[in-house]
Formats: sequence, structure tokens, C-alpha cells
Amino acid sequence: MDLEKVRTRIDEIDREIVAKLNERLTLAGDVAAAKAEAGLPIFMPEREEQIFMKLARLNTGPLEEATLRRIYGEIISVTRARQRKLRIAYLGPEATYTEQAAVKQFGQQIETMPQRMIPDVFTAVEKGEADYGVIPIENSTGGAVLHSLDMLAETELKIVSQVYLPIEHCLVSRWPLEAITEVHSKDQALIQCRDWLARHLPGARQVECDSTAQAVRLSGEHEGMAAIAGELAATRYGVPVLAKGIQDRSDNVTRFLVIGARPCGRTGDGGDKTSLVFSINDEVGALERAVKAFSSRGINMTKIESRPSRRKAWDYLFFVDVIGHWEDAEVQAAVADLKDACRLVKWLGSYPNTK
Ligand SMILES: O=C(O)C(=O)C[C@]1(C(=O)O)C=C[C@@H](O)C=C1
Repeated sequence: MDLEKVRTRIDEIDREIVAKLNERLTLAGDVAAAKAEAGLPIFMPEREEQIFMKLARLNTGPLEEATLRRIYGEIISVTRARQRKLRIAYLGPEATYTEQAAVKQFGQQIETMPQRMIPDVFTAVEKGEADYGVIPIENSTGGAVLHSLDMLAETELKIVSQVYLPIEHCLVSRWPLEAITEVHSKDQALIQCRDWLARHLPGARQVECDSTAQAVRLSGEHEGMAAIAGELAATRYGVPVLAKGIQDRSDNVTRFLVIGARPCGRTGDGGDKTSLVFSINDEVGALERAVKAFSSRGINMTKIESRPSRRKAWDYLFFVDVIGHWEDAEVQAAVADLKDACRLVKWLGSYPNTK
């Protein structure tokens, strides 16, 4: 094979790609003007998911779909930023998994705004200081992030997107493993490493804090402190990694939600998910009727989670995810039935059912 001949062909293709990327980016100006006239937001997750679905259909390989999605994620990030750089609040400080989820969703071309606690993320968006917020909502090993659920029940913001991130935890410390007396981290991270901690640090005190990166930042405060966090946080704050992959399950994944002031439109093609919360009347069969409102129409309920309402003792809220968009006729019909069995029904958002 003549190497120079192949490289000449690659150079031709690169010229075409660069020309097309600039042509695509130039259109961002027109899109921005058209959307401003129509009162539409810069970030439209439903349109982005439609693009990714089209690309997947066009893609005949060898490029893998996940790789194509990552490449186009950055192309779209630049296009959005050409309209205006979005301000993204997230559970900080820098180098948390939530920051990594924000970059996975929005690409690099964003203004990141680390917040100390989950409620601060909601507040930053509610006050208009941030365009969107990113929060952890559940983990495949540890279950729901309860603070996020409670905030979703209270806020007027809507869920507009979801992001899944594989989570690999590390034990980080300035002291050797045998000197560790305290392990600090977010409650969820401690739960996800419960068996490892029981085996390797059975005598160490476990201390919950606001985030994994915060735990790393504090881990030098006194002798014997360690933190559980991602390797990125250890690097960012210059703390040595003592052990990697300490999460109890290798398939450990956290789901994050993007919240914003404006609901997301339909992706279509069955590509939407809807989250809602309801409280049931105190009568026999109320919960069964609530679930049947969906199952009787063949609507797939992918999650149900009960949580104290924090309004009255032993009064529960039920958080539900279903496949479909809130504006779908079938979902609307199910919600109408739901309202017969429930005192409260609140739409939390509809968004692309990305994997
Ligand atoms: O089509 C739009 O609404 C655009 O702003 C363009 C674009 C893109 O790069 O394709 C960018 C941001 C949106 O979230 C959706 C798509």
C-alpha cells in the first residue's frame, strides 16, 4: 500500500470535513435568529436527540455509535456556544462526578458554576443565575439521591434531559492505608463502597459530606483522613490514590438529571421519558388504580419510588418514570385517571430517553 497515496486521500477528506464543519457552524447564526424570533431556547434536547438518532441510522461503521455521539456532542456544543455560552450549575466543587456528567451532556463549551449543595443548584436556575442545573438522581447500587427527589417535588423547574455515567470510585489520602482512621465522602459513595470498606477499613469512621470532590478537598485537614472520589478529583486536588475501583459492583452507574425553566418538547419515535410525582388518597386500592392508569394503556412504568411527603407524618409521595411524553394523548389519558385516585399529580418533566 502506497502510504503517500493514502495520506493524500485523508488530506482531501479532512479538507471536506473542515469546510462542512465551518458551514454548519455558520448556520448557527441563522438558527439563533430564527429561534429568537420564535422564542425558543438555545438548548433543545429533543432536537439534539433527533440528530443523534439520525446519525446512528446513517452510520454504517466502522465508527462506533458512542464515539460518533461524543464527536457530535462537541460539534453541537460549539454550535450552541456560538449562539451563547450556556451557564451550567452543578453539584460541586470542581471535579465531582456531576461536573463530568455536565460536560458529557453539554460538551466543553459551557460556563460551569459549581454549587455547594443540591438545593443551591436548584436555586441558581430558579434565580436565572444559571441556564440549567445538573444533579445526581439515582445510582444503580445505592438507589435514589433523596435530596434531589425532595427538591424535585418542590421546584417549578422541569427535568429536560438525563445523563448516565459509569462511576469508578478511588480511595484517596495523604496518609498510607494502614494509617487511615476516617473515610469522608457523599453518602451515596460510601454506600456504593460498603463491602470494600468493611473488608479493608473496618475500623475507620465513615463521615458523610456534600460531595465526593469536597471530601478530597478536605482530606488533608488532619492525619488519618481519606476520601472516596473519582480519580479526576484526586488529580485536581493533588491527593494520592491509594486504591482504584473500590465500588462494590463493576456495573456501578449514576443517573443525573438536567433541570431548566422551560419544558422539553417531544423527541418522537417513542424516544421520550416522563417523570411525575403523585400522592394517593388513603383508601384501599388507590395505589393499584394509580399504577393501572398506565399499565392498562400499555405505558411502560420504568421506576416507582416512595418518599415521605415531608408535609404530614406517614404521608408518602410516589415518584414515577414512564415511557412517553407528557403531551402524548395516551399519557394525558393516564394522568386524567391518575387524578381520580390521587390528591396531587405533578409533572416533573419529559425528556429524551437516552441510555
Ligand atoms: O437546531 C437548533 O435548535 C440549534 O440550535 C442547532 C443545534 C445543533 O448544533 O444542531 C444546537 C443546539 C440545539 O440544542 C440543537 C441543535
